[in-house]
Amino acid sequence: MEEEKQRGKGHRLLLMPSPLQGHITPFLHLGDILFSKGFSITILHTIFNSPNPSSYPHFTFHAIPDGLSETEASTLDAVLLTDLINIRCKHPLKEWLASSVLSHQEPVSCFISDAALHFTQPVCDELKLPRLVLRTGGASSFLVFASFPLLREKGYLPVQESRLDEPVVDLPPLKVKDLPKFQSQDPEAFYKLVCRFVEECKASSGVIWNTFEELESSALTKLRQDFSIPIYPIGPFHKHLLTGSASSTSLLTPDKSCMSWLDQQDRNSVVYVSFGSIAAISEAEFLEIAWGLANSKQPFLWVIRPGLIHGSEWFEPLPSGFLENLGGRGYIVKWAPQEQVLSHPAVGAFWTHNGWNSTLESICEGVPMICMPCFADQKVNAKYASSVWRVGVQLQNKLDRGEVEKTIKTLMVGDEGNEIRENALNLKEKVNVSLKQGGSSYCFLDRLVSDILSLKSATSRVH
Ligand SMILES: O=c1ccn([C@@H]2O[C@H](COP(=O)(O)OP(=O)(O)O[C@H]3O[C@H](CO)[C@@H](O)[C@H](O)[C@H]3O)[C@@H](O)[C@H]2O)c(=O)[nH]1
Repeated sequence: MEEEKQRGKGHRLLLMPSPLQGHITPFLHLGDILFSKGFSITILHTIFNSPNPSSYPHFTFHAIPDGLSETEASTLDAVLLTDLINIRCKHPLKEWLASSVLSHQEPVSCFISDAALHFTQPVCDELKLPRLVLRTGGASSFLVFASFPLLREKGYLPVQESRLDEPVVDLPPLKVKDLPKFQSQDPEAFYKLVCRFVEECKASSGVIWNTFEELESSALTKLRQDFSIPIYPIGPFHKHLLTGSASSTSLLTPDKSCMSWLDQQDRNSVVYVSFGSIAAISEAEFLEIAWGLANSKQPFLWVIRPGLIHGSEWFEPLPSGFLENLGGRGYIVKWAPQEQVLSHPAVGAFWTHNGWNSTLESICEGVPMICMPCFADQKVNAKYASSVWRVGVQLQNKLDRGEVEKTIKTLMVGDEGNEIRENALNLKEKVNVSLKQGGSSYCFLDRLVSDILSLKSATSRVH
C-alpha cells in the first residue's frame, strides 16, 4: 500500500484544464488521484476563471496569460472563448515550458491537457513532451464528435428541424434530435473546434476518461478500434478519493444551508434541480419550470445561478409570494454543494441539463434523472441516461408546466418511476465494483500510472 503511494515519486505532471467549471472539477480530481500515487502536480491555468490555489496547497499553480479582455470574457460564448484561448495561450505556454520544464528539479513526465485545448499538442510535440488528453465528457458523446465529418457527409449535420425524429443509422440509438448542437455566435465555430480537438486527441499519447468501462463499453470499444492510442476509462474520478478528502473545486461558494433544509424532508421526496455552470434559459422557460415544480406538489431544491435566466440578475421574474405560498416546500440557492446534495437520502430525483459531471454524479448516487439537455454533449448524455441505461426520463416536447408536472409524477410516484429507481441503484452498484481492487477503473488507473512512468519526455532524458 505504501509502495502504491510512492510510485510516481520524483515525477512531475503538468495539468491544464479548460477554464470552465465542468472541466476544472475533473482536472482537480484527476490531480488528486495522481497525487495520491506520489506524483507532484502543477496546474497550469488561464487568468480567466482561475481555480482557487488555497484549496489545493499540495499542488503548484501557474497562470498562463490568456490575453482575454473583460468584455471578451463576459460576452463571448464558450466555443468562441475556447477558440481565443487556443490562439492566445500558445506562445505564453511555449515560452514557459521551454524555460521552466527543463530546469525543474523533478523530471516532467507528461502534460495532461483538456481535449478542447488542442493547441497544446503542437506545443508539446515541438518540445518533445508527451501529451495525454483528459476528455471531461463521456465516451459515447465523444464517439459522436469523432463522427462529425461523416455525419456532415451523410447530411445529418447541420441538424435540420424537418429531420429531428430520423434515426442516425451509424450511431444507434441516436436520432437527429440527439446530435450535439451549440448555438455559437459563429455557426461554423463549434463544428471546426470539435474536428480540431478530435484530430489532436488522435495525435496524443493517450486519452483519459472520467467514465467507467461497464457504463460505456460499446463506445469505448469503438474508440479503441478507431484510435490507435491507449484509452483509460478510470472514472468516476470523485469516487476514487476517500470520503472527506476531496477539496473544493467550485468557482462559486456553495450555499450549505440547503443541507439542513434537506434534513427536514422525507426520504426520496425532493426533486433537486440544477442546470450546471453554463446553460441559460429564457424567462418564459424559467416560469414554466417554476409552475411545473409548484404544481407537482413535491418538495424541490433549485439552483438558480446568477445569469441562469437571460436578462435577469438572479430570479426577479419569479412572481412575488411564490416561495412563501409553497409553505417551505421549495428552497432556492445560487450554488449548491452538489455531490453532497445528491448523496442525501431525501433527494429522490435530479432534474439536470445532463452535463457529464452531473450525469455521472447522479449515477454514482443512484439518483434517477429528469433529463433536459441544453447543448453539445448533453443531448447524447440525456439519450443514454433515458434510453440505454434507463435511469431517467427525458422531458419531451416543449418546456411547459403541464409536461413538467407529469414528468415529475412519472418519476416520483408511478411504476415506471420505481423501475427507473431500481435501474439507478443497480448502476450505482456497478460504479462501486469498478472502483474496487480488480475492478475496471482500478485496473485502468494502475495501467495509466505505469504508462506515465514509461513515457519518454525530453526532460526525463535530461535528468
Ligand atoms: O449548484 C451547483 C451546480 C453544479 N455544481 C457542480 O458543477 C459541475 C457542473 O458540471 P456539468 O454537470 O458537467 O455541467 P457544465 O458546467 O454545464 O459542464 C460543461 O462541461 C461538461 C464536461 O465537459 C460538459 O458535459 C457540459 O456539456 C458542459 O456544459 C458539477 O460537478 C456539479 O457538481 C455544483 O457544485 N453546484
